[in-house]
Amino acid sequence: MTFLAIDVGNTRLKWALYDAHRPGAALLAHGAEFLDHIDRLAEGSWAQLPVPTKMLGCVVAGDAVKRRVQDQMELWDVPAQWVVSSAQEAGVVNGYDYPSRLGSDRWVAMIGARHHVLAKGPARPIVVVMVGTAVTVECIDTDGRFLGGLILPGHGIMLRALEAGTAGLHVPTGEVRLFPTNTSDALTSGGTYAIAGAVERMVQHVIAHCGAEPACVMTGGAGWKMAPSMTRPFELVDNLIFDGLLEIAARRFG
Ligand SMILES: Nc1ncnc2c1ncn2[C@@H]1O[C@H](COP(=O)(O)OP(=O)(O)O)[C@@H](O)[C@H]1O
Ligand SMILES: CC(C)(COP(=O)(O)O)[C@@H](O)C(=O)NCCC(=O)O
Ligand SMILES: [K+]
Repeated sequence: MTFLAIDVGNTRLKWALYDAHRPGAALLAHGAEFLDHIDRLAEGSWAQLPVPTKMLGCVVAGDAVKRRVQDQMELWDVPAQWVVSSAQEAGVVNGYDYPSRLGSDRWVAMIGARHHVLAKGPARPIVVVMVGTAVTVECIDTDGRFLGGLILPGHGIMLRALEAGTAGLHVPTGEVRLFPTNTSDALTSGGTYAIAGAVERMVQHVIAHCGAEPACVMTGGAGWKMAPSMTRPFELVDNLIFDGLLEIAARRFG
């Protein structure tokens, strides 16, 4: 019984092969490809993999990209199954106005985060930050209800927007500084603290609304860059989406 988990974001496809479709399954292999390179997966890193018996994924990069991934999966017989955000799944209740419009990566990461926190102790509110192409900042209350979340541009998009909208901001990446004294550092620090500040606001909203300190978890390809600049301790978990996919798969596939 092998299980392939796939997370297709707007920048990269991340995949992981496990020996079973349940939480705590052993990781057999994993990888990540920029979307430009996914058409070589079947002849590249997937060619020598043990054949997956089940697959579950989430994709927010659009239907054309989804089809390209499914083309690569023709290497095996396994049907492609993609999570669609729903009103409730795996112990999390979706408070979005239109639950199915919530990005499935956000939904799956929240399910992963909820079980990650429950595995460590009693239920408590959670702030889930995902730093990818975009940045999302979600709140789950003590009962496992997703109350709502923020969407911000990620670092790269912020910088490209500033470059495109101004004449004088074409500079290399800088360092995060408390008091930036050159353009590169000013841009890098501005983006980093924009994200950290938004997250801090969400944490304050959660404390005011739920009356308890939230568990703060962070994930996503650029999470490690943000972690040192947060105003509060954040636990960096690099596979929250895979954890969520394992939770969902265990319930769906039995
Ligand atoms: N080694 C890396 N490879 C690719 N992207 C990286 C890497 N380290 C950091 N990043 C950053 O992470 C972001 C992509 O993260 P990822 O979680 O893959 O995004 P998405 O899920 O939106 O595709 C990019 O904006 C990039 O700047
Ligand atoms: C917010 C997102 C763009 C994040 O994408 P990512 O950074 O992971 O590539 C994605 O979750 C999405 O397209 N969501 C749909 C809209 C919503 O969640 O409200
Ligand atoms: K993502």
